Amino acid sequence: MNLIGKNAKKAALEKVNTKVKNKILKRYAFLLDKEKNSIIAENTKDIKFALQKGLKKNLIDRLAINHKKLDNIKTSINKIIKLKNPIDNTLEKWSRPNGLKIKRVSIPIGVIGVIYESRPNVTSDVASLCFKSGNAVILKGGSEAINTNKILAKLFRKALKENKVNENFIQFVDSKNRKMVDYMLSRMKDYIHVIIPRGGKNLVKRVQEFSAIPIIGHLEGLCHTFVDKDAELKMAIDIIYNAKLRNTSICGATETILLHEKIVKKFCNPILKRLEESGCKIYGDHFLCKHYNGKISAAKEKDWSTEYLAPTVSVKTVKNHEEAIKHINKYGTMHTDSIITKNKKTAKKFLKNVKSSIAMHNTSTQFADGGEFGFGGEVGISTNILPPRGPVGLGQLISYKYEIVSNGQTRK
Ligand SMILES: NC(=O)C1=CN([C@@H]2O[C@H](COP(=O)(O)OP(=O)(O)OC[C@H]3O[C@@H](n4cnc5c(N)ncnc54)[C@H](OP(=O)(O)O)[C@@H]3O)[C@@H](O)[C@H]2O)C=CC1
Ligand SMILES: N[C@@H](CCC(=O)OP(=O)(O)O)C(=O)O
Repeated sequence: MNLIGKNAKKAALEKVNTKVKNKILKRYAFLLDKEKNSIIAENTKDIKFALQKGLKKNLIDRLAINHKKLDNIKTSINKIIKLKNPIDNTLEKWSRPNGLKIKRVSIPIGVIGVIYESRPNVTSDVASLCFKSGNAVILKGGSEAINTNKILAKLFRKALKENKVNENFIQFVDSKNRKMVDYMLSRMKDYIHVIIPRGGKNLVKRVQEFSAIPIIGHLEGLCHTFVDKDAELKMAIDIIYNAKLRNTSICGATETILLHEKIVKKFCNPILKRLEESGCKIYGDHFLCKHYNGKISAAKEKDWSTEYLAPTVSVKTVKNHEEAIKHINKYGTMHTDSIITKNKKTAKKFLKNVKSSIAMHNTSTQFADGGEFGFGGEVGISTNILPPRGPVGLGQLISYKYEIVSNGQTRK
């Protein structure tokens, strides 16, 4: 691990111009295509092992690589190629009355360590984004995806080597041992400038206990959709269906629906029926249990803080939008929360007062995604209070410095 750290630190000092970076990314996309059968063969090994281990279907889907997913990976790389270089840009500039000329200029962060779940496209997305933003990356993917991740990282390194650029811009921790994570967090602060943990409660706890390195948390998504008294019913039905069931295993899926008490009687049946008919299990408070005439179980306190990542939803009645905001700020994870209402004033209050990294009006929480934001791809969704927040793409993987030019000015 120390050697990986030293190698990454050395690579991060090297400057690669944008043209060469794009050439390498293009070559990487080419190699992914050329080696698609080998990638799929490695992925088959991972899937076989995951099936033996009894991994759930949605997690197997997340792990699986096929031709379509490889095409999506290449599309994402091509989008990243087209994005503007985020480094060495003047972010702000001004002059002081004493003649000092001050510029704020974007720079790479340095070495980024990313710990993430068993979704192989994260390996290629994160590697491409970190490299284009001038950072070296140490990748620690989920253990179930180890063979797929290994080949995806190896091909990136090949593209770097062929172009005579330090291969250690991209390094992969080839181990399933969780002690490697502890070591990264607690012993590698001399090499790693920031850790991005992308995962659930287990990882959060570990990171909070162990990390000696600053973190950009990409942690669990306990997302809410609040249906206000001034919502339009048809819009509410469609948005909630999408927010809950489009893809239930992603961090941007809605886990709790909040309903304004004035519309519960009229809205709860059409909204929840659509979910129930599509196989969604519903937990509701006593008010909903009374008014919903479909299948519903009584929600317990723990349901308000459960990220189901499955076709299951908790539903709560709230007195007004203030109570909805309070609930979200208590149980949410500063990921993504949405309000459905025609009332612009209420919407504005919601957008300003929820602590969420992404606050939404009249749309689905499933839009929490770097690609959907136009970032080409994403490392994930930052749930940090400090920036970057929300989708982390090229423009967020940077730091900055001030460059000051003077003509011999001294301070009085
Ligand atoms: N905000 C965001 O951008 C995203 C958040 N997520 C969140 O991730 C979760 C789902 O992913 P899931 O597979 O459960 O993620 P996990 O948290 O189980 O795993 C993610 C990574 O962390 C490692 N890890 C987990 N626990 C520990 C530990 N105690 N010690 C050392 N390493 C550990 C895993 O290693 P190992 O392989 O050994 O398990 C894996 O590499 C959900 O909560 C979801 O919301 C998912 C994607 C994006
Ligand atoms: N932001 C991405 C998904 C990120 C995510 O949650 O991934 P995962 O937990 O691995 O299914 C999207 O909306 O497609």
